[in-house]
Amino acid sequence: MADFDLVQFDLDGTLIDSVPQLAEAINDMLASLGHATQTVDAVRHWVGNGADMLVQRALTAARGEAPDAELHRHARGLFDEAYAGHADGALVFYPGVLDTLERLRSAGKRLALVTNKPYRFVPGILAAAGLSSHFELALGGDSLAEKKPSPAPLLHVCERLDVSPARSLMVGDSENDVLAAKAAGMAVAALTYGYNYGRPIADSQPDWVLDDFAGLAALLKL
Ligand SMILES: O=C(O)COP(=O)(O)O
Ligand SMILES: [Mg+2]
Repeated sequence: MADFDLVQFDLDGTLIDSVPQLAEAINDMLASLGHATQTVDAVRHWVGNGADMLVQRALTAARGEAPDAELHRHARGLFDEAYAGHADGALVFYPGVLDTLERLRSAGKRLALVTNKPYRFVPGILAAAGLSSHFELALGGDSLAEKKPSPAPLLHVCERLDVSPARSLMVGDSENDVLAAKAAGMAVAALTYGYNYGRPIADSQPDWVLDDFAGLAALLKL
């Protein structure tokens, strides 16, 4: 079992179950456009590629066809406005997340966050979650030119924190996390409880498949 100095975490579907808030914002957006609202389960399968793609998938489902660029831009503005009001409401952590993050910190592991969520929402969510000081660096899906599944954000974190990819572990819930980690030359542990378009994350062949977050402690020999 490898040893790691740095652990990079995904946010949605890995640390917090953010789909209820995302679904509220999507449904606010759809309602203001006069469209029928969508179920939380439907929204769960659309999360993973950032807000632009989430809005695109929701509009396409609600309208039966893809939106043009202008409608998409307008809808994205409505979504952002709505999500700003919902993002840090009633956050639900997955079991074991807070304890395990504390154990990692006490053991001297360095922690970072790489989400595809737009960065403007990240500091508020981390503050509401009490996690603001846990991560040395947090990147959103629009922090760099490329988001996961590109390895760019993961490599950027390694470079900024001066830790090699070989000494870094990625922890996520989606094939985007697994693909980004593999392309970055990093090992990856994937949680089965998150969002992966409704498909088993094991299909993406992460190095480890974990059913619960506390399993990370054993993996990291804590
Ligand atoms: O915003 C998304 O689509 C997914 O966010 P995540 O990268 O934290 O899972
Ligand atoms: Mg995720």
